[in-house]
Amino acid sequence: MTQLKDILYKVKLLSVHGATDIDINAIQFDSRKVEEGNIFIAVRGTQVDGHNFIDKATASGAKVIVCEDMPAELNEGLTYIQTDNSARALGIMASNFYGNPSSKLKLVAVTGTNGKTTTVTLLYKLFRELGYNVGLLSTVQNQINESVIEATHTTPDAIQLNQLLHKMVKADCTVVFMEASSHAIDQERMAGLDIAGAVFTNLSHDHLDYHETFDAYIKAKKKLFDGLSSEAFALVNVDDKRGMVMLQNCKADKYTYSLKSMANYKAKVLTNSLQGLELNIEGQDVWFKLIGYFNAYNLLAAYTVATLLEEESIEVLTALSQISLENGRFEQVPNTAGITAIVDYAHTPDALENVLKTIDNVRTGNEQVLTVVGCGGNRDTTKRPIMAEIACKLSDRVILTSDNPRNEDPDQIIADMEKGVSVSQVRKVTKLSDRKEAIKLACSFAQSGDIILVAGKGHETYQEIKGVKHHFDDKEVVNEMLNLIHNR
Ligand SMILES: CC(=O)N[C@H]1[C@@H](OP(=O)(O)OP(=O)(O)OC[C@H]2O[C@@H](n3ccc(=O)[nH]c3=O)[C@H](O)[C@@H]2O)O[C@H](CO)[C@@H](O)[C@@H]1O[C@H](C)C(=O)N[C@@H](C)C(=O)N[C@H](CCC(=O)O)C(=O)O
Ligand SMILES: Nc1ncnc2c1ncn2[C@@H]1O[C@H](COP(=O)(O)OP(=O)(O)OP(=O)(O)O)[C@@H](O)[C@H]1O
Ligand SMILES: N[C@H](CCC[C@H](N)C(=O)O)C(=O)O
Ligand SMILES: [Mg+2]
Repeated sequence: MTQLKDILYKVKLLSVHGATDIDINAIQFDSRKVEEGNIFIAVRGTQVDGHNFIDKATASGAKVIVCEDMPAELNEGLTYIQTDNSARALGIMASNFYGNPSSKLKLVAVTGTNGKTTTVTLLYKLFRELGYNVGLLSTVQNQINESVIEATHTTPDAIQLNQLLHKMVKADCTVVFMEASSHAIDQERMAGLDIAGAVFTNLSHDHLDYHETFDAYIKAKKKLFDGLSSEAFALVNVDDKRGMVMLQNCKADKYTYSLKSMANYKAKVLTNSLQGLELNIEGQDVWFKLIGYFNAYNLLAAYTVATLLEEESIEVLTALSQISLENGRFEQVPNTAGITAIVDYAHTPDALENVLKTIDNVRTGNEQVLTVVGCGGNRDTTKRPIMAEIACKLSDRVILTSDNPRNEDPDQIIADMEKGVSVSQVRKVTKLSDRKEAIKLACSFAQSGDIILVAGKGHETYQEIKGVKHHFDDKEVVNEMLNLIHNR
């Protein structure tokens, strides 16, 4: 039990009706989860307004209502708190309720369009290797040391987030690496957290369905840096033109990293092949198991964070060089057919271009590159033609297929993608909405030496169609189809 007045610490209070020296057993922002004695926080969402559910929450036993607009009639015996931003209040209250777990460990948040999962996972593995108890909050999964907790979002909601951080404190974790999605920052899921350091990887086209303008998307990312304290560090990739923007008005200690320009931390790519990356980092030549130019950025970011957390450079490089990530990011599916089959989570134009350019850099030119790609339904529609255009520009054959259609018609999504295919490229393209059939077709087109890229779903083990998640695993299907076709 915690007292309401303690939970309200640092929340901006516009007005208070009722007692605040009362015990609280839980915080809820979903009326459907409210039980006797809970606080209900009414948040304005993208679909509905939580204020519409205040009566329902009260009927389910809520003792305290936190809202932006006071209800016309107030119930006797209940406490009503009016605040200017309920979502922000939710973050701060969740943090207070769980004893401000983020202040009891070092929490490093990574934001940017691409590379968040890779960077935090590298950091998680690196710090495990260095002997620490470590927490991880990522798109693929959450982890408290070796125990895995399923992730439903890239960044959990404020309550789950603080609940997980609290568990991490109890497991003696001293460092936690988390992804900060632009949705989470915009929705204040991270309000009230004590962040030891924030990293900006890059910014490119994505999520314009949600943020509407690129400017709003940049501002969402920048908000993470604007909120850092003077004790924190801010680390940005200055090869991205928005890198320096993140540091404007930022109170934290500022650091930069780069592969191409002047920066506090620099690396140079010496070798980039399907066997790995050789980088020169601060005068040391080191081989890494990760593949692709873009991974040089993720490795450098992880190295720099570790250095800023005062780890020994040599130990960090030695441990990082041993790490491989089997998480659907440029992951090769082993086979005996002599085909290089790559599964990658590239689901944005920039990521797709990076992956295909990486393939372009390591290929000999005598083989075919076959790309299977789709775009998610109920997500940014403007990226669809761009992704098809990139796939065609950098592949010899392209099969346009479904990703997670969600509630959209898969053929309509493919038709949107097709608008990016120029007349001269049409001959390369096949449309096949059944993703399994599309992968099968790519495997049957492929000869020994060829390269297949299956993009968009990476680690996902489902395909979401009309609200139902059906089991689907790109790696599994590629493996099955290569065996079926080439081991006959
Ligand atoms: C678009 C979006 O981000 N939506 C998130 C948001 O929900 P919302 O604003 O749509 O909520 P809403 O349905 O309008 O409801 C408003 C309020 O009324 C409440 N309510 C609603 C109904 C009811 O009966 N009673 C009730 O109290 C709701 O609990 C909520 O508090 O807040 C919810 C709670 O935190 C999230 O679960 C939900 O994520 C949805 C499921 C989602 O798909 N989000 C994706 C887009 C997302 O967040 N992705 C990013 C990663 C993106 C990336 O970088 O790739 C992520 O961090 O995962
Ligand atoms: N530093 C990078 N720069 C550009 N592209 C990258 C970078 N790192 C990874 N990618 C590409 O982006 C894809 C997604 O990588 P990752 O999962 O690490 O990003 P993310 O930021 O976590 O994405 P999400 O928004 O889905 O959480 C990878 O499969 C790869 O194709
Ligand atoms: N976190 C991202 C993942 C997209 C992955 C892709 N497979 C899709 O379904 O569009 C999102 O929710 O937009
Ligand atoms: Mg991620």
